Amino acid sequence: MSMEKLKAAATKMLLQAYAPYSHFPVGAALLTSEGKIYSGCNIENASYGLTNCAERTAMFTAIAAGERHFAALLIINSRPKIITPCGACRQVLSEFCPPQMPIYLTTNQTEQLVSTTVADMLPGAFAAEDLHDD
Ligand SMILES: O=c1ccn([C@H]2C[C@H](O)[C@@H](CO)O2)c(=O)[nH]1
Ligand SMILES: [Zn+2]
Repeated sequence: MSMEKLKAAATKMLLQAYAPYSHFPVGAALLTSEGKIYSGCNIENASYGLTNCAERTAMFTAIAAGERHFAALLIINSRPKIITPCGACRQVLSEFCPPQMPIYLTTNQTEQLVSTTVADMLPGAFAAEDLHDD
């Protein structure tokens, strides 16, 4: 099942996370429409605001590899409580993913898995068509 493969790929990323400031590792795994998986971790910076979240790392890695069509995203953290993507990531995801694309949220402390969608995460997203009058 692709969900389990996504979880395994995202879980590996918890070990790659660079989170010396927050001590809050996050992993993400992005499934393309053709079944490939791109994963990412959070990458913090001494200038805290420059931090790149795990889901944006996964997305930008996939885009840089030439991918444009996505089917699912899974985000995992290593604390007991499930987290949701920050506002910046919601906007980035809405640029590239279909509105109804599933986003799975989980942690490596529980079997609990929450399922949401790109549109549910950011209703009324600013989008490319908003740049034009017609
Ligand atoms: O969905 C999220 C939420 C937070 N973080 C990271 C950013 C920062 O490194 C740490 C604490 O905010 O968690 C992610 O990577 N993804
Ligand atoms: Zn984010």
